[in-house]
Amino acid sequence: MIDIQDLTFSFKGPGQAPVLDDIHAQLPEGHFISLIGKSGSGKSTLFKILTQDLTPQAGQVTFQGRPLGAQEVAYMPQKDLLLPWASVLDNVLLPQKLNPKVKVHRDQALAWLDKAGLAKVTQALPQDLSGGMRQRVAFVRTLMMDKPILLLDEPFGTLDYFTQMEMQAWLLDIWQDLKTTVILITHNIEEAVYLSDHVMILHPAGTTPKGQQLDRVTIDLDRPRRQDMRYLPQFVQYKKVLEEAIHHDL
Ligand SMILES: Nc1ncnc2c1ncn2[C@@H]1O[C@H](COP(=O)(O)OP(=O)(O)OP(=O)(O)O)[C@@H](O)[C@H]1O
Repeated sequence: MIDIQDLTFSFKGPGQAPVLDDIHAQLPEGHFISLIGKSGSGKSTLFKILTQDLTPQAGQVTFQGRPLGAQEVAYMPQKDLLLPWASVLDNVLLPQKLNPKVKVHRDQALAWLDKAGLAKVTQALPQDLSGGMRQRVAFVRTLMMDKPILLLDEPFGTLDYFTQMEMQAWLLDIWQDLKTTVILITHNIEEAVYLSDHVMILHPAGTTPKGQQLDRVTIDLDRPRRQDMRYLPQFVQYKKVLEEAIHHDL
């Protein structure tokens, strides 16, 4: 379990109000969790605390009962940040080259690239790929870091609607085999419902008198998920509940 305990964070500077104000949540391991919330509510700040890029002024995050360490977290940013001069395969092997302790090797990389529909482009340069393909390469590279927790920061935000749907199905297909803990920041509520076991809603700090709320909605839809589930009354109801929760903060 990832246990977020009474976490408070403010950026330094005079008069800075807390971005995260005494938030707490328990995130079960091996689940797919989405994090949604109004722009500026602190989602990326929370990710930066999970990756240890920022240190909270109070509270802590534990994983399996011990303080969460950077070695347990792989982060995929919104921009793919692929090396333009390196082939797809070399980009994917980068975590292993940078850190010999990474135990995932070339054969596994090739297997994941194959599963990602990229077997024919392993020697191509990033500039020759579509946006969706580049994101898949970046995701496989994140998997190569071999961490129990994957943090995905709006990975499909810049893609068109149909490519997003394709990528969501693909992501679930890969995740079903791995069952690592995924936390995904998204602004796309339909994407959050389609992918997730739980959707966390981060309300902006200062909207309630006592602390900041990080609410959870559990998505009780069968797995494997199917595209036609998007039209189920239950699915539409989840979207409505989540949209209303965000509208409340606008
Ligand atoms: N380096 C910084 N210094 C000061 N304030 C910052 C800094 N980075 C972010 N903030 C502020 O902290 C608040 C939370 O930002 P954050 O990026 O975590 O929100 P978010 O929920 O991820 O937003 P979005 O959905 O727009 O990406 C915002 O008010 C933002 O302006």
